Amino acid sequence: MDKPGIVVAGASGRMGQMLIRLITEGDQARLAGAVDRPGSPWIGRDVGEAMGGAALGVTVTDDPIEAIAGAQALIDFTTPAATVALAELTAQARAVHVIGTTGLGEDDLKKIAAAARHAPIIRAGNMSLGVNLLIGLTRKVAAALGEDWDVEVVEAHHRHKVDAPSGTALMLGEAAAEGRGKPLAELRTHAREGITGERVPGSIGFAAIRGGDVVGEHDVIFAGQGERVVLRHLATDRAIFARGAIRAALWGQDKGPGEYDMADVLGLD
Ligand SMILES: NC(=O)C1=CN([C@@H]2O[C@H](COP(=O)(O)OP(=O)(O)OC[C@H]3O[C@@H](n4cnc5c(N)ncnc54)[C@H](O)[C@@H]3O)[C@@H](O)[C@H]2O)C=CC1
Ligand SMILES: O=C(O)C1=N[C@H](C(=O)O)C[C@H](O)C1
Repeated sequence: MDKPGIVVAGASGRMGQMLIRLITEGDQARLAGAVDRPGSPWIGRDVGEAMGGAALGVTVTDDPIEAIAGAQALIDFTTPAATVALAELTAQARAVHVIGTTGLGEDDLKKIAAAARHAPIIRAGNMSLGVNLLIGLTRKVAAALGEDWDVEVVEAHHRHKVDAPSGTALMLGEAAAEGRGKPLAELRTHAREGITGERVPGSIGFAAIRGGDVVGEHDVIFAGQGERVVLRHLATDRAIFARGAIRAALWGQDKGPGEYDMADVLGLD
């Protein structure tokens, strides 16, 4: 049987280039297309040459419909607006849509849920094995330690990141809130400044650092009286996210319509 064909959306981006490299170097899938935003200088060029290497025989297009026709999956690390539009197209094509894009709002998530009625969508704010293990640990530690242990999620990323808190920080915060048996919306507190008053008991705080080329660092701090427990994940190579996304695209091949996450792909929980 032919290898599944994967289209990469956001081909010129940090994650897009990593995905193209890993798909073409590996033997589990074939690169079926490369999509970028209208106006990108990469449109019309061979994607391998645009990346500074040998030709790969795939021309970058700004027409996702053309790219998805004849492919089995689309991996998407782009922007919220692009992701919502792509979800409608993959649903029409009945192709697996792997979404790594973060910063999605409530309306975006509703549109993605509607698209998932027609085809499988696998979405995670972090596709790495390590972070997805840490999510389960965070849920357990939050449940085991009482509300007198304050929870703070601290994340650091490169200077180009446009959304905060990171998708990973939100997933970790949600896991801590689940451990406490409450929705995150009730508990979350964002960056503090000025006379904030004392910490609200039971709340979950978020803080974001941006600078340099940091790939992604996350700490979940449980601060008690006289002691702290810190759960930490350090990403040093974007390949961890790309490998997870490719694994998700392959896993989704025999799945029916619906919304899935990396815990489903990795068999965690
Ligand atoms: N879930 C995960 O494991 C990870 C998620 N991310 C998320 O992925 C997203 C992208 O991250 P980066 O690659 O660092 O950003 P980037 O800015 O380097 O790449 C984004 C790409 O999307 C393209 N794009 C924009 N609009 C488009 C459209 N309409 N159609 C097709 N392509 C379009 C841009 O031209 C660019 O090539 C961010 O939301 C980031 O937070 C990043 C790393 C891991
Ligand atoms: O923008 C990034 O780079 C990353 N984004 C994801 C997030 O928002 O958590 C995952 C990873 O931390 C890198």
